[in-house]
Amino acid sequence: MNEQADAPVILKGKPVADLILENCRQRVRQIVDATGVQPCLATVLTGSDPASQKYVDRKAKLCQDLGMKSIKVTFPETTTTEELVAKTRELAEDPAVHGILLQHPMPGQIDERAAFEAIGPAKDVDGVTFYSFGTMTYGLAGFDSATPGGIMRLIRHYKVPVEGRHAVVIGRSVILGKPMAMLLLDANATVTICHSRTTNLPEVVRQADIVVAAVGKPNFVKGDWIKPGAVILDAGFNPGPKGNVGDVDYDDCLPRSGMITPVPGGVGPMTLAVLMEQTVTGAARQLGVETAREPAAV
Ligand SMILES: Nc1nc2c(c(=O)[nH]1)N[C@@H](CN(C=O)c1ccc(C(=O)N[C@@H](CCC(=O)O)C(=O)O)cc1)CN2
Repeated sequence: MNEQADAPVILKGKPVADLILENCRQRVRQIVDATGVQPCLATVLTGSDPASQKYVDRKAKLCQDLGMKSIKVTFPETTTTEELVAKTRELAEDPAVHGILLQHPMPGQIDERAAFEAIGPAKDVDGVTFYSFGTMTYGLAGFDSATPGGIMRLIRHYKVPVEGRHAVVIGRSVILGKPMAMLLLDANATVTICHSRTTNLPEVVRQADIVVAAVGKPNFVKGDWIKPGAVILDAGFNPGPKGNVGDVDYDDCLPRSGMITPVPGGVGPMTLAVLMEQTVTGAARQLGVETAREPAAV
């Protein structure tokens, strides 16, 4: 008898993100045809972190590719919370702007919560406000936190079984771990959230059918923490000596996994696709245009 386990399924994000983005392109065309207005995303970068600069540039490029507009606001490292909040409110009141993204992380002196709340619910296409956390938690229409929302879309696309499964989320940040746990809970998983004070982390992770790594530490999750056949979703993206790596030690975990996201090419492209999709949705709502989300990418 052949006792060999099936080869792990690699959960590639790029093809799923491309489906979502193609649908965005069509919806942008519908909005422009109906109103003459291009959906517009405003990005706000505070400080000079090279990775963050790269991400906001990539968002502007994606807007351009999809026929959308973008506005890029940059603030120096020394910016105060008051200055950032004032500019964010101005963008929130500007009818030509349909979505606002404040690039994270922000310099230490900034009260990130005050800055995020200045976006307001209508333009919170990155899903970072209290309001969006509420809609996510209650499974109501709203904007998902972009990366967790992207992970849920991957899960649906690849038909990863979630209901009744034990999901362990490693990390409790406001833009990753906490919203991820809420979305999995809403999908009827049994959810455990682990963090820096969890004393028996490998032991808890070994009980997981689904592992989400959102801890911000390169190659942190090891193969012997993984229950054979578990689904591993890596939300990490860390610069390393040989290029960027995730929070999961991919080579170590791959042989034990049933399904696994690569880094790069897994969760990252999904984050951007969901951000763009939610910007289009925000524009459609604000401009009173009905546009349909294609079921193809789920
Ligand atoms: N306000 C926010 N800030 C940050 C978020 C966020 O969702 N909202 N997430 C990350 C950074 N980020 C988007 O802002 C992001 C990071 C990486 C990628 C991505 O597509 N990565 C690619 C590889 C890219 C490369 O090689 O350079 C991949 O994984 O395939 C997208 C978005 C922190 N801040």
